[in-house]
Amino acid sequence: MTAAQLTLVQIDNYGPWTVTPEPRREMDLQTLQSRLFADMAQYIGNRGGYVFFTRFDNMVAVTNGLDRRDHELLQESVGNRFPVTVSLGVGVDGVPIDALETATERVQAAGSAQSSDRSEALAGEFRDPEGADDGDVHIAHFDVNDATGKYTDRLNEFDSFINIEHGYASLMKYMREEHGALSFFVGGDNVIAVCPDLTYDEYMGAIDHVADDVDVQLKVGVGSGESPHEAGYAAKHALEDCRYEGTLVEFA
Ligand SMILES: Nc1nc2c(ncn2[C@@H]2O[C@H](COP(=O)(O)OP(=O)(O)OP(=O)(O)O)[C@@H](O)[C@H]2O)c(=O)[nH]1
Repeated sequence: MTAAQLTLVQIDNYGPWTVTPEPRREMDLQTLQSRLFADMAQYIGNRGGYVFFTRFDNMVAVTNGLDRRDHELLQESVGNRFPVTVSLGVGVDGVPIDALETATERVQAAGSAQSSDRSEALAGEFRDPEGADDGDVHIAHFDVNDATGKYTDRLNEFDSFINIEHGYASLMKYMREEHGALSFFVGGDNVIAVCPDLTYDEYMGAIDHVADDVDVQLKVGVGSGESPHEAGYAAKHALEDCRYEGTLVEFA
């Protein structure tokens, strides 16, 4: 049985903190948020996981391979080095959105995002690597065809950004609604999705939908592995196969 372990990372009581005792300089907040994300990426990435910045005050991580102790240490390390703390909720399911839903409910049950009573909550179940749910996690790496030729070398950065964001918005919604998959923009023209076990036709369906919906042409490499890193790395190789073969969907 394949299962993704999803962790919701939520900064504790961040809204009030950003305006106490008065509104803080925006670029200081941006610096804090991007440094916190960078540290998450390093900590979780070094253990084979993936993390996505989503809204920065909330981040979503794929943490297959990280146990409760790893999560506790992450909280301790953030609390020691940043002026904010983080709460973590963890859920496990073959359908990523269901794992995230469970993870989220656990954080919400510990208190509001804007409650000074909630600090460093850690709630959840962890995948048992020896147990029945020790299957692979599936990662799909989507990329816009010839983004450089169509956008980057022709349009100003803002109009390029609008085109890429349209493709992202259309894809993320389709993958979430049709398959319970979670797709995240990761920079450039790239979107990484954590997915259930999907077929070639289902990936082709997503690509066709985005092309029809917003006229953005995608291709995708799909990988599976014990850890998000292994799955995602295989997906990158599959994407290279798309480039080499001129195809739109390749499995590693
Ligand atoms: N996060 C991330 N960004 C990447 C990756 N590969 C490329 N990019 C970004 O995507 C941008 C466009 O690169 P490509 O996708 O290779 O270029 P392209 O013009 O779309 O060409 P083709 O994909 O070959 O059609 C680069 O400037 C990078 O910002 C990757 O593996 N991860």
